[in-house]
Amino acid sequence: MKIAIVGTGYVGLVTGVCLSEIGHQVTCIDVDEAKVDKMRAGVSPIYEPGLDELMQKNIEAGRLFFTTSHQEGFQDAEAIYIAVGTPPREDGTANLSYVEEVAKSIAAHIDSYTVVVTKSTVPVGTNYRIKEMISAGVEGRALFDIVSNPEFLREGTAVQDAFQGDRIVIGSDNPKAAQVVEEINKPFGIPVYHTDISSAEMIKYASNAFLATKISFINEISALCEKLGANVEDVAAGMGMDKRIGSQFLRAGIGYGGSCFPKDTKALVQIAGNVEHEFDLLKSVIQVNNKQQQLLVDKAKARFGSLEDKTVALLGLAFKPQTDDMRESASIVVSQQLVQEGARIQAFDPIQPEMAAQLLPPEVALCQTLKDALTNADCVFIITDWPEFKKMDIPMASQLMKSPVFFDGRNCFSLEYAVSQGIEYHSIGRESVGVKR
Ligand SMILES: NC(=O)c1ccc[n+]([C@@H]2O[C@H](COP(=O)([O-])OP(=O)(O)OC[C@H]3O[C@@H](n4cnc5c(N)ncnc54)[C@H](O)[C@@H]3O)[C@@H](O)[C@H]2O)c1
Ligand SMILES: O=c1ccn([C@@H]2O[C@H](COP(=O)(O)OP(=O)(O)O[C@H]3O[C@H](CO)[C@@H](O)[C@H](O)[C@H]3O)[C@@H](O)[C@H]2O)c(=O)[nH]1
Repeated sequence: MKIAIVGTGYVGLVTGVCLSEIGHQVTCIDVDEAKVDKMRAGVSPIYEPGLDELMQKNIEAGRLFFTTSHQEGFQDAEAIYIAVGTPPREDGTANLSYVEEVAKSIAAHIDSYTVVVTKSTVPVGTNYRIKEMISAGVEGRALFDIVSNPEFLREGTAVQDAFQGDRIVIGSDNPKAAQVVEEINKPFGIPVYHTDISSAEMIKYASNAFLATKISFINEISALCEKLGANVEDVAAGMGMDKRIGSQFLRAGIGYGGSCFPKDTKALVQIAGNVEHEFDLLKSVIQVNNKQQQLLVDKAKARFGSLEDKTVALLGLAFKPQTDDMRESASIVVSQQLVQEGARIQAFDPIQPEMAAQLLPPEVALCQTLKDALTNADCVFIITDWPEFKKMDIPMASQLMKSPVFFDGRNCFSLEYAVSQGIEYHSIGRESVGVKR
């Protein structure tokens, strides 16, 4: 089938590349010329394992194209996917201006029956707004239908998720359009769940809010574990064995970040507020997460008294491993706090995200290697559980540092291992070990 994808961020590009891999003729459209030039040359503008290879393969096979022109991309497309950003506004509501711009452009350019598929995460009711906007602009030139097809991929495993996701949700008020989207996705062999448009829109927010709730819940339990002498890793393992609870998303840590959970939880609170419902549970989930991001600095202050002139090796800038995305990463909040406390920061991330210099305070020294970050540090802060950090040469690190004091926001090491390496180790939801005072 001939498909156009508007927006080539984490969702649009991965969707476009994977749809071309299963045999569709795909044109990806983005307003960013530099991005489009890169992609035409077979280079992904984002770091996502496995994506470059699939891109190059499908460009060579003549199934994958890139353009900045909506008109060119929409030419003969049977389905147009909307995959542009819906970033948070100051008040937490989703900014729908990019989606609306695309709706107007679709209305201006289509001239035959088209299925418009919304992949972007949009508040309940938005697909009907898109429908109205296209109807108003198309002036009867062409028929079209709207389908809500929310995306559930995770950054870092996005390609794998596209081929092995748990479900494909198709929300539609027209069985014919729903059938087109099911047909497009058939080669993935993933279970399809059909529902109405509003429920599909809500499934996306409810899923992210529920996963965020699991994380804040285990983080609250971790605080109790620290106070009561229990070990949160053991608690989560024991809880997770109950199939009704499930073992995933029970990793205590420095809190959730990224482009989705913080944004979508805040948006759902607003969506609820619009219909006069106080979503108290979700508000607490957000509050717990904000508190969680303060934790490492609080622990370091309690340990050192003051962080004035202390050098901190800040390990991990991305919000999770295997991505270059720093949106809402704990590294941003933590470095702002450390700067405020008068600490010096030597930061390192294996991917060295392009956005780092823009998002972090100017005082942060961005290091090229792990060794540079560790040299002469008074302590380490682990923000992201990159494999490189989990298998770090601790004796080497201890030699480079002024003192081997670790504050681990991701519980990268077992307590036994930390003791065996002779480091002072403060983690989340577990007793501190190796403290020599
Ligand atoms: N990032 C994720 O892991 C993820 C997962 C599931 C759902 N989502 C949702 O998918 C949507 C996209 O997220 P993302 O992270 O891929 O966004 P992104 O910010 O990485 O990418 C958006 C892209 O759209 C382009 N764009 C903006 N306006 C355009 C226009 N008029 N025409 C063409 N291109 C345009 C931008 O240049 C940018 O490249 C959001 O609603 C998000 O909530 C994201
Ligand atoms: O047990 C856990 C699991 C995750 N996290 C943190 O939660 C955040 C989000 O992680 P993850 O869900 O793996 O990454 P995302 O790429 O943000 O994916 C989420 O957000 C996407 C955008 O909506 C959805 O499509 C996905 O289904 C949903 O998992 C990260 O900061 C993780 O470190 C924890 O702290 N503990």
